[in-house]
Amino acid sequence: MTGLRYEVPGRTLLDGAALAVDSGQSVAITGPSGSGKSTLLMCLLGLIQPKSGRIEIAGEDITRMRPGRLAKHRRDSIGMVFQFAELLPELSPVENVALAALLAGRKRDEAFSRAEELLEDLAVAGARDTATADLSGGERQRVAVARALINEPVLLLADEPTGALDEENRDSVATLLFSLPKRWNCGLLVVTHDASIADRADEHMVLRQGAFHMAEQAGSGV
Ligand SMILES: Nc1ncnc2c1ncn2[C@@H]1O[C@H](COP(=O)(O)OP(=O)(O)OP(=O)(O)O)[C@@H](O)[C@H]1O
Repeated sequence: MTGLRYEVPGRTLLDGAALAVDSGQSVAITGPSGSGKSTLLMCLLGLIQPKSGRIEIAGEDITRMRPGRLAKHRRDSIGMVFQFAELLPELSPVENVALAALLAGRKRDEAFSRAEELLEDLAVAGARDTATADLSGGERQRVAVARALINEPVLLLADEPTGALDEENRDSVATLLFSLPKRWNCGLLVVTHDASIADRADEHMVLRQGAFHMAEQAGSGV
């Protein structure tokens, strides 16, 4: 993204912000509460439109796209992991993951077999016959990661992905997340309040006064 500008009444939240996330690379963003991190994610998802600037995802500027094309581009190019997984609790993990592929237009057999493979790879037990609601918090985040990966996105976005987890699960989910860019040749952008998680990224940037600054040391971003 370059020259990103976003205003709310009385305040400029993004003031010419620029950032690149290459394939195979992870970038973490921290910043004070209210600095605009969620707003930035919403711009990247195309849910709100910046006043000016470019957001190039998979080589295309999404700020100029029509809604239908944008929705398809988002499904094909972006995977998203939320703080609370946001899965359908009564479905099995396989069904949750396959659903994302079905919505992207894949055939049923392919969607389900791919979902099963991914969940096995991410060590989620009982993927076929357990309700997702019955999984632990860490397992649910692994399912959310599988769902984000199933359409082979070029960009993975994660919003406080470890914020709802205990220490042990926090560490294992962070290890999983930061292994993804190299394994899947995608970019990973993580928004977090946790500087120890952010410091594990290839680059740790702090959003302050509408622009990105390199974090100087552990803890400097919070
Ligand atoms: N549409 C809007 N109208 C008015 N104010 C808004 C609007 N959208 C966002 N804001 C304000 O902009 C600021 C930035 O919000 P945002 O949620 O992006 O911050 P954040 O960095 O994600 O904060 P936190 O770390 O607390 O989650 C907040 O003060 C919010 O109230």
